[in-house]
Amino acid sequence: MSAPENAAAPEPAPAAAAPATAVRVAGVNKVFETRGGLVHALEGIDLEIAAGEFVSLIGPSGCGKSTLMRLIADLDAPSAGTITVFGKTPTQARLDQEYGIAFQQAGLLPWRTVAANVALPLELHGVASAPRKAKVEELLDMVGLADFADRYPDQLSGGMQQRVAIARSLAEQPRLLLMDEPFGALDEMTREKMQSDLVRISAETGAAVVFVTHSIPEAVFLSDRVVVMSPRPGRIREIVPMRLGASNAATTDAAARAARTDGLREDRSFFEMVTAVREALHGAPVAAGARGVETR
Ligand SMILES: Nc1ncnc2c1ncn2[C@@H]1O[C@H](COP(=O)(O)OP(=O)(O)OP(=O)(O)O)[C@@H](O)[C@H]1O
Repeated sequence: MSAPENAAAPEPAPAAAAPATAVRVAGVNKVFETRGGLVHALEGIDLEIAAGEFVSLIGPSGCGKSTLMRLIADLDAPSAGTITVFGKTPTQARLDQEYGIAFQQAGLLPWRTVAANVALPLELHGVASAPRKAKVEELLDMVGLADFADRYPDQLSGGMQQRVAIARSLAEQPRLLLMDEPFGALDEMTREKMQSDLVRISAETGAAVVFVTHSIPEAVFLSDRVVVMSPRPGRIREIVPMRLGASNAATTDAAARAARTDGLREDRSFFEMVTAVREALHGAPVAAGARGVETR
């Protein structure tokens, strides 16, 4: 970070309070120009994701989930509207390493060991060897792969590879994780294990998560809120707050979310939430009072 140009005051400015909003999407449209004509991928998207909040995007294939994710990640630009990440433009947020990315393909480098893959972002940003090693150890411990540091990606199962990718996305302690179907290629048992791990990890790190999935139970288990999108042009159809567990209260803080255990998958509230999201997806009316479905 460079020093301010007229640095008259010797004292550094006090750190600004952490913004309460991780992602703000306002009036976003995205139109692709293709040889076949214009493709209206997203239209009128307004969405605010609080710091530390876990939000899933769900909707039919082609409704623009990945496009929205790519806009937040500064991999593409909106045709209209604005996006901020912790109050910054997506480009600035990317430069400041405000977010980590984990997509469906784990995207590990096959010639690097597990530890070296996790270390890569730290290496690229010039973190010295000793703190880098310590951080990699801590991350591998967090994802349960401490004993696999010296293995190579092709010696690991798909679930383990995904955990390496998650560890890598957390390397720079981002306040935001962008995850596009990270568990899409996993078998059901591994997937449920990874979901439980992610609930724990997101609570431990306090990171906000934007998570794209096709699985309603996965979205319900993980999220504070589920954003249900409609087919092209992709719009937000409903935002369903998750009310899970005995109290049936909306769980909006990470600590409450961390209390989610596998038993919850058998809970009545879980099935109610699955039904609420399913009805929102299919456009059927939901008994709003009973399920607390936010409608947009
Ligand atoms: N680079 C691009 N050029 C042209 N059209 C694109 C491009 N990227 C996405 N699209 C189109 O925009 C629409 C939204 O695509 P997107 O991949 O965001 O949907 P999705 O909801 O993530 O789909 P899926 O669930 O199948 O992954 C689709 O019609 C897609 O064909």
